[in-house]
Amino acid sequence: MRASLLQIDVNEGESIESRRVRVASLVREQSGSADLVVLPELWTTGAFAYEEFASEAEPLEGPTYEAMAKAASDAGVWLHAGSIPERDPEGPLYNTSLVFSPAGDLVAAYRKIHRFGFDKGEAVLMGAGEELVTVRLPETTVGVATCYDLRFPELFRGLVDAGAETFVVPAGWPERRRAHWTLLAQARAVENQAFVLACGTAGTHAGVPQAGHSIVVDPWGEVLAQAGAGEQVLTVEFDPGKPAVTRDQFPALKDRVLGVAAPPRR
Ligand SMILES: O=C(O)CCC(=O)C(=O)O
Repeated sequence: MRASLLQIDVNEGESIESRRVRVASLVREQSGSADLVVLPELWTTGAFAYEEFASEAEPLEGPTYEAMAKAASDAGVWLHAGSIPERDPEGPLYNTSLVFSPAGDLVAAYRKIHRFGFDKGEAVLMGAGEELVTVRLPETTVGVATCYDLRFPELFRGLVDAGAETFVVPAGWPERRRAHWTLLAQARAVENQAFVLACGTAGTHAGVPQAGHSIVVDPWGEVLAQAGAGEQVLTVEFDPGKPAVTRDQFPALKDRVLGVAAPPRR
């Protein structure tokens, strides 16, 4: 199976409409060289462009949905189109990832569960998702997570319990914590014996330099490929049967002990 991670440069020098057209064309260019294409988190506005979230939020089936559904079907690829600031007509904004089939049908939407920013930014401007999401592709079951979710191992264990063998993680991770990005991607892969395909943004937006360094890690924790800092298409071939083989040969997941009582808090 081949995947292309499109590490998009997000900066204020390019309008959202131009970026949408450019990204759709980059997706089309992957036709024939990738089965699965992955985009970053909030690549229209940028993950730290808090002031843009409300004005640029879209309904689920808005302009980014339309452009990405068409790009997926034109290219004939599975497309994890990263995330959009979604405006729910009856609720708050959400940081929502969209996954399309090669026919251009929406097969999953995931609202980010862990919002970043503590008491500001996304954490106060957006609502929290409440549901884990997996998608069955012909060769693997994908579990989806977004950026800050990478710090919460219980979310990934929940996805494993739901059958995930490959995690796809769009992000807008800042350069300042790049070491955590690589370390956490490897940790989530090793502890769950799963592939991690984590796609970040490049460039600087809202004054926050982005880490880039999108990464693909195999179920043994080996880094199969890693991008540099700038805009880049990272294409990697991987064996979707490897999680099952790894789980069979080194069956640590079977040794989980659930429900251990905690001692009283001191
Ligand atoms: O956890 C981090 O260090 C970065 C998270 C983040 O930037 C995000 O979720 O948008």
